[in-house]
Order: sequence, then C-alpha cells, then structure tokens
Amino acid sequence: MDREFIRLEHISKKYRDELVLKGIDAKLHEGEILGFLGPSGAGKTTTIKIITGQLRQTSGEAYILGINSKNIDETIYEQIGIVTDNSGVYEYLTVYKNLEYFAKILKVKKNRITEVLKQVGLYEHKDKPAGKLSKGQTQRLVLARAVLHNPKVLFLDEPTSGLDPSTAIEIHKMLLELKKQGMAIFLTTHNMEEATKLCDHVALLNEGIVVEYGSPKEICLKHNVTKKYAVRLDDGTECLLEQNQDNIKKINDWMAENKIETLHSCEPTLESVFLNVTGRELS
Ligand SMILES: Nc1ncnc2c1ncn2[C@@H]1O[C@H](COP(=O)(O)OP(=O)(O)OP(=O)(O)O)[C@@H](O)[C@H]1O
Repeated sequence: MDREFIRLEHISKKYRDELVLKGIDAKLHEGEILGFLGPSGAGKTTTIKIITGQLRQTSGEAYILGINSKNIDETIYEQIGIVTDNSGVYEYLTVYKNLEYFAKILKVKKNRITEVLKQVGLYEHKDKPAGKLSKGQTQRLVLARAVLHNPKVLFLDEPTSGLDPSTAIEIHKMLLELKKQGMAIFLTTHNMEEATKLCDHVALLNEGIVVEYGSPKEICLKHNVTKKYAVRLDDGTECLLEQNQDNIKKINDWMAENKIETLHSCEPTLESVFLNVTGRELS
C-alpha cells in the first residue's frame, strides 16, 4: 500500500508579479489521504490545478501516477477524479441520468451507476431532477460522478464546505471507505477537525509556504511544548495544570479523595499549531 501517486518537488507559482506558491514539497501514496490546509488565498486550489495539469507552475516539478503533470493526457484523466465545486451537474436531468451521461463519456458499465448511487446514499433519489437536491445531496452526486470510474486519485477541494455537520460526517465516512479501497485522496480544507479525523498527512499552508508537514498527531505532539492537564473536580472547579511533580502529586491527592470528575492531557490542536506558527487564524 505504498505506491507513490503524487509527488510535488519545490513547486512555485507566480500570477503576474504575485508569488502565491513558494517551493511546495509533498507526497501522496496509494490508500492515503493528504490534507492541504490553509486559510483562504493560501494557494490550495492553485496546487490542485498544477498537479492536474490545468495550470503550469513557474518552477519545480509535479508528478501524478508517475507522469509529469506537464505531460498529462487522457490516460491519466481516466485514473483521476476531481471535485472542485458543484458545477457540471445537469439540473434538469435526474440523478441517474446525470451519472449515465458521465458513464458514457468515461466508458463505465451501467451497473457501476447503481453501485455508486448506493455507496453515496443517493439510490432512493435516483429519479429526482438534480436541481431539486439539497446542498448535501448535490455534493454526494458530485462525489458520485468523481468516483464513477473508480479513479486511483481523487482531488477534493473543500468537500464539506457549507454542509451541516451530519451530512459532513456522512461524506467523511464515504471518504474513509474509498481510502480503504486503496484510493488516494488529496483534500483541501479550512477545517482542522476534518483534517485531524481523515488525513494520514497534512501540509499546513500559509502564504504559499508549507509551514508544517506530517501526520496530524506528529505535528500536534511536536508542538506540545508546555505539557498540561485539564482537570474538572466534582464541585465544578476547572483548572489547567502544567505537568510537573507538584501538580502530579496534587492530582494524585484529588484522585485518592475521589474528587476528580474528568482529567485530560491537553495536546495542541492543528488549529492552535497553525495559530502559533503563523500568527493567523485558519478561518
Ligand atoms: N487566475 C489567477 N490570477 C491571478 N491571481 C490568482 C489567480 N488564481 C488565484 N490567484 C491568487 O492566488 C492566491 C491563491 O489562490 P488559491 O485559489 O490557490 O487559494 P486557496 O487557498 O485555494 O483559497 P480558497 O480557500 O479561498 O479557495 C490568491 O491570492 C488568489 O487571489
């Protein structure tokens, strides 16, 4: 499960005089989810466009499925799926007809349409015009279209942006299922919780630079400089205690007196790491 599907080597991109990517390196392997995280304007969409050959970088090299992105052709497009927004849904066609249309283009057998509709939970809506779907259902349809041909790599630009939490959870489940099947997923998001839950690796992007790269856990532990415990006592008192001998003794005493209601160690979150490293909020 470790075939390399994407490699970015020091990618830079200038739009006129503005340098928006400043030497990005990253890798994505089979069956992995890589999160590109950063605030609006950090360069996430630009990165997807470069990898998928829609935009030419100013310097550096990008490879997808072993092919340089500059030489991408339809054999590569047949092996990738891209979801950047909800465009490309034909509102007057039913859900099924939408997928049937793309199945023809992608030379996918019809029984795959039913399979995918069931997988994304849209089977019971298959005869509804796409224009009458809710936002979350539309996002599922877009996802269904992107995975119809069983791509090796799936690009998702903010897949749960604007969705309610329960629909977002459903989308997360689907993505983890696709990952389990070996699909490599390149995901951009502002949402650190989503990234922590889904991603094997994340790149924290700020002003065109990757300021941290690694697994969410590794990154959080690396920034866990002042280790603390959060304690809540049975009288409602809450306190944050640094991890030292005195406080450990205090906690032991409270335990002996059966006073502790909850006790947690407080590792930083990706959100707080980002704030620490860049001085900026993510959203
Ligand atoms: N075609 C373009 N011409 C000029 N500048 C552009 C172009 N496309 C993007 N930019 C600029 O490049 C920077 C990065 O944009 P990009 O869309 O990659 O950011 P992003 O991280 O995807 O943001 P968001 O989260 O808002 O989608 C921004 O400052 C944007 O204004």
